[in-house]
Amino acid sequence: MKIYDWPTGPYPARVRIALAEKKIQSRVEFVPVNLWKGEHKKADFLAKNYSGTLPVLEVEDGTFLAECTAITVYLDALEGEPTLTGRTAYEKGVIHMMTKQAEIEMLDAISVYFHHATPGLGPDVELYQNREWGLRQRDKALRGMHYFDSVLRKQNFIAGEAFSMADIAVIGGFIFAAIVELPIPQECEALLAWFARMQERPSVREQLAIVPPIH
Ligand SMILES: N[C@@H](CCC(=O)N[C@@H](CS)C(=O)NCC(=O)O)C(=O)O
Repeated sequence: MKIYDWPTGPYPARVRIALAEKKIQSRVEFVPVNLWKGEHKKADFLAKNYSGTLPVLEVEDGTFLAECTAITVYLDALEGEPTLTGRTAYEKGVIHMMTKQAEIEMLDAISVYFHHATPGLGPDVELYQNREWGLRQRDKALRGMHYFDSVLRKQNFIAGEAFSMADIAVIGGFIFAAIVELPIPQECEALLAWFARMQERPSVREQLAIVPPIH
């Protein structure tokens, strides 16, 4: 398998953490696509993923899977423990819901802030920016952090009582927050304590070692 990615990107980090959890990194060849040079918007990459985003998984038969959630579901079905996407119908549903909420309420919101209210990937890539929209999304992400804090006051992991793809999605949010220098509010004590626990996992520690420090 090949994974087209940019090693320090917050979304590719989700797939890298999933691979490390499943201990199947050796089955993958990583192919860097330079975001800062806009390589992800060039025709040959768009033929792999219409959305022009990373990561993209190329499976053995040469077909492509985009979207972190879809890629993680695929990898999880291959082999190995732990199970990241749930075993029972209910677990699968909750993990999917919380992963989607992690994207909508935190990770994607920070991404919009980055692309619209900061220099983002630079003028050659950021062809349209709307600062007001970006700032609104930053505030949405801050509200999202409080939401996940309230979730973690009642349970140990984002989707219940076991580590899952949903935890990885919120970790992606922490990584993106560090890149845009958006501090996690100190009053989000349960969220910060959860993140400290997440860093005890080798998969997470390994990924955090290559991204900006998280405060
Ligand atoms: N919904 C996508 C989002 C992926 C995404 O936004 N990836 C970033 C890399 S960290 C990207 O490609 N950004 C480039 C851009 O939006 O121009 C997913 O879950 O895979």
